[in-house]
Amino acid sequence: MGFFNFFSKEKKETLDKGLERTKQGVFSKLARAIAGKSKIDDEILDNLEEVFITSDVGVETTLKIIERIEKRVARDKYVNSSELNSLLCEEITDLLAENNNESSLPDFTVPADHQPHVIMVVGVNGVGKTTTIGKLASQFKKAGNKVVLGAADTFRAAAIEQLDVWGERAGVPVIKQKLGSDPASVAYDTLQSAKATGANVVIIDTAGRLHNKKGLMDELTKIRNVMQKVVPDAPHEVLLVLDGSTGQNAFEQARQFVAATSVNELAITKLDGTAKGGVVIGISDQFRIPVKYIGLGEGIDDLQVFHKKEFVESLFGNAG
Ligand SMILES: Nc1nc2c(ncn2[C@@H]2O[C@H](COP(=O)(O)OP(=O)(O)OP(=O)(O)O)[C@@H](O)[C@H]2O)c(=O)[nH]1
Repeated sequence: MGFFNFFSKEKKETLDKGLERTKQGVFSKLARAIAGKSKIDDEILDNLEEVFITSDVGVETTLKIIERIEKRVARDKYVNSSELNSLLCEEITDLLAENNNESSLPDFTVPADHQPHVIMVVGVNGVGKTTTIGKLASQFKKAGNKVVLGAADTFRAAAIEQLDVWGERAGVPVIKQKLGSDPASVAYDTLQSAKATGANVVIIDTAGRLHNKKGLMDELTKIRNVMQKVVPDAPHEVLLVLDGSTGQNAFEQARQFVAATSVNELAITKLDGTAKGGVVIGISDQFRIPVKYIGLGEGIDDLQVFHKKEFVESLFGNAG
């Protein structure tokens, strides 16, 4: 955790509450798998493997975790369950650290030389994209930034309306055009508006149609190219939003978007309503893309910057 990213008691409570179902539903299996065991043997390793695979961590990542444990602890060595729990905590945190270098900037701040800092948000409909943009807008604003949103999902009227509602809620302007207009043109207008008004954070919503990969790729490429006419190094972040409650489906969506555009960070939403929170570990590891945000509820403050250590500790009941 960066020096400035003090993890407050409130944030910890939101995290613990949001991850409760994952913890109860699935990670409690872990407690059962290791309860009463006193050494690392084949049986316990098989049990652990099953627990992680059924927790939506994914097969490949599960095997990596098991391998790490095997390397750390000599076979048949005496280990009590709390030691094993701490070991898992450490190894999973280390695994996440391979892809999640946390920023040294305080949460919801952006580099001062990005004028403005541009975040392009991608993801299929229904995953919580608009909600995530609204939450981001609110928290960036609260952190002292001047924010503007761009409604470049011009394909559906509801998308523009919803973004408007969230813009109002967050108290930030939304740049939009009429339904069916060119998304790249909306993105261009949004960046121009940010420059004219001195906004330093721009968040662009995009359409999430996956039925046609080439169409999606072309649209996102066009938006990028047009934005670069206003801000040459835009977008600074391409944030893919995934619905954590869809488990393995989220892996598939990530695969498709990564093939269509250069995604450089992930937001995993709806972790509060699901026992499938293990996807955060698996997706981060499989795609080697950092998880930047996690969604823990429908409220405007229920989005957190992902801090790996706190996340793992919350899942394993502070055993680290
Ligand atoms: N429980 C919970 N619900 C969430 C979270 N994020 C989003 N939602 C809900 O998920 C639903 C879909 O969210 P939207 O933001 O409308 O999804 P979208 O991807 O923008 O979808 P479209 O607007 O249809 O493109 C809404 O009912 C949100 O309240 C979360 O972290 N937790």
